[in-house]
Amino acid sequence: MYKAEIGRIVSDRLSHTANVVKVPSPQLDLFVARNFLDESECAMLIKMIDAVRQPSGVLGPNVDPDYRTSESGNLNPWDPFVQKIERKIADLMPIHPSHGETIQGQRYAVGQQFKPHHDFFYTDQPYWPDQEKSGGQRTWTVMMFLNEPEAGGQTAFPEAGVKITPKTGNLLAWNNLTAQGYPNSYSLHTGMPVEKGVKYVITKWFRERPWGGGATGMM
Ligand SMILES: O=C(O)CCC(=O)C(=O)O
Ligand SMILES: [Fe+2]
Repeated sequence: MYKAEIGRIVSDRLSHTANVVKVPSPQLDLFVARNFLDESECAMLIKMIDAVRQPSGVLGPNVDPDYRTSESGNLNPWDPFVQKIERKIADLMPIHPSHGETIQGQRYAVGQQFKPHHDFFYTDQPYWPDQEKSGGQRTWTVMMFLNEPEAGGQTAFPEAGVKITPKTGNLLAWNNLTAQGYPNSYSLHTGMPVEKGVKYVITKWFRERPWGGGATGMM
């Protein structure tokens, strides 16, 4: 019930928020909030990512060494600047902040990518019982572009037929679930390889229930 409701509540709110546009796609609820972060916030976040980044992890077995080649790291949730960013996200998203995982930063150098994946959890995987206990399914994802690579690095939703070019300060928000609250296969997305320059983003994943602080920073 909640998973369907939260989809509606967030979509309604974002549809009526200034500077937020819905990306036309019949099968996916995807929004762009323009200039959500300002230049100095982006610059500060990039510095913070550089201080914590390590080769990215994935949740569950993945045999493809090229699957997620970026570097990533969690931002310190006790840092006052990170808390300010958290409050901005909380003002935009009508989901209680307790449902949000720790903000994760990611950096992609030339050739690095995050191959097509879903952010929702596969409930037939060995990791699921732990995730179920620590907040359950992922609902919405918010992702912010902190800079603009000179080429490549788009966030694409191949099933939904949408490709978004990184724009400094823009936020993407999408529902990983259907209107009925089930995993939405159309939410499949990929961080395309950076071809020139470097790409920095931060991501926050929301859970159906308060997040229990279990496995974080993993996909
Ligand atoms: O970097 C991107 O464009 C995609 C990142 C992503 O899929 C995620 O953080 O879940
Ligand atoms: Fe993702």
